[in-house]
Parts: sequence; structure tokens; C-alpha cells
Amino acid sequence: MIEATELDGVVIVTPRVFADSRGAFSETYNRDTLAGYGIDTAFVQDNQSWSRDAGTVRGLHFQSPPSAQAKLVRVLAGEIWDVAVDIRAGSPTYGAWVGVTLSAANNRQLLIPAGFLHGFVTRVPDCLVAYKCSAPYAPACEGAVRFDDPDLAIDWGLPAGVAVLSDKDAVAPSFADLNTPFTHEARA
Ligand SMILES: Cc1cn([C@H]2C[C@H](O)[C@@H](COP(=O)(O)OP(=O)(O)O[C@H]3O[C@@H](C)C(=O)[C@@H](O)[C@H]3O)O2)c(=O)[nH]c1=O
Repeated sequence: MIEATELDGVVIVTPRVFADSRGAFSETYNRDTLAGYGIDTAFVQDNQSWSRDAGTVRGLHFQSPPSAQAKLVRVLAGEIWDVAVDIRAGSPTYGAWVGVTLSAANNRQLLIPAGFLHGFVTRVPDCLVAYKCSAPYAPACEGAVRFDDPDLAIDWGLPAGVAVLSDKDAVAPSFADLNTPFTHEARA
């Protein structure tokens, strides 16, 4: 099942789960199924991160062209609040964000196209997050915006000052200083 969000191109993918007496089975990624919904993203890298503590924030991150990444994010253990922010210049929703709860229990995945910031907060300890990327890791193309930027005003569900951050994310620049490399292509 595919559900739209408030942001054009960001969609929630919920694979069908076949439960039986042993447990359950699901196709976590099927290129042809997504193509049936007009999503023809070619993925080239699979990532996994484990976060020990609840309240760990990873993000907000992007890679610039020519290494811009679409991501298909899911949770293998635990629960996160996964966030995408539109940074396509000229987009009617530039600077707007959407957040979706992804958990091992709800089987939901978030598809985030290139042109968006991505980040998440862990809501419980020991979160295992897996995501497919449409371009390889390219450190020279990495960009970030601080997760608690006042202009974005993302509701992370965290008391101020309690996020567990990487050293890099703790000094990420503000949204106002972002020189976005992305433009919005109007759809026909
Ligand atoms: C992202 C990435 C990191 N690394 C290395 C670099 C570094 O030494 C270590 C940890 O990297 P980071 O601190 O950037 O990891 P992290 O903060 O988890 O970064 C990730 O955050 C989420 C929200 C995303 O959307 C991802 O694209 C990615 O940016 O792993 C790779 O080797 N390949 C990769 O693809």
C-alpha cells in the first residue's frame, strides 16, 4: 500500500504482511511493485544504523548532486519519528516538513526523494534502522541542517536540550544559511 503525505513525492510504503502459525513474511522491497505506483528509483546502497539511546537524533542530512540520494527507510527494531524536509527551491512547500512513525511493529517505510533533508529521532532504546539509497555515500557531497532549527520548527517530541547527537550534527548550520542545490520541477 502506498500513501501520500503532505509533501509531494514523500510517500509511506506499507508492504503486505503474510502472517501464519510460524510468524510472518513480507516483501520489504520490490522494484516492480513500486514501479506500479510510478516510483522507478534505482537503489544502489543499503545502510543500517543502531542507536543505543531513546532521544538519539540523526540528521538533518542530504547529499548534493551528482550524488543526491533518494532513501527508503524502515525500522527493524524499535520505533522512530522519521522526518523529511522539502529543500527544493521554488517548491510551494519549501521548508515544510513531514514526520511519520516507523516501527518494527507497524512495518511502515518512508520514501524520501532527492531534494529533501532527512533525519529521525529514536523513541525507544536500541533502534535498528535500515534504508536503501539511490546514490553511493559521497562525503564531499554531504550537507546538513541543524535538527532544531527555529525556522523549520520540527516537533521532535523531545524536551529542549536532551537530544543525543553526533559531534557533526551538534554544529550543523542553520536552515537560513542553506544554499540549496535542488530545484523544484513542476509536474505535468
Ligand atoms: C552515511 C554513511 C556514513 N558512513 C560512515 C561515516 C562515519 O564514519 C560513520 C557515521 O556516519 P554519520 O555520522 O554520517 O551517520 P548518520 O548520522 O547515521 O548519517 C545518516 O543519517 C541519516 C539521517 C541519513 O539520512 C543518512 O543518509 C546518513 O546521513 O559512517 C559511511 O561509511 N557510509 C555512509 O553511507
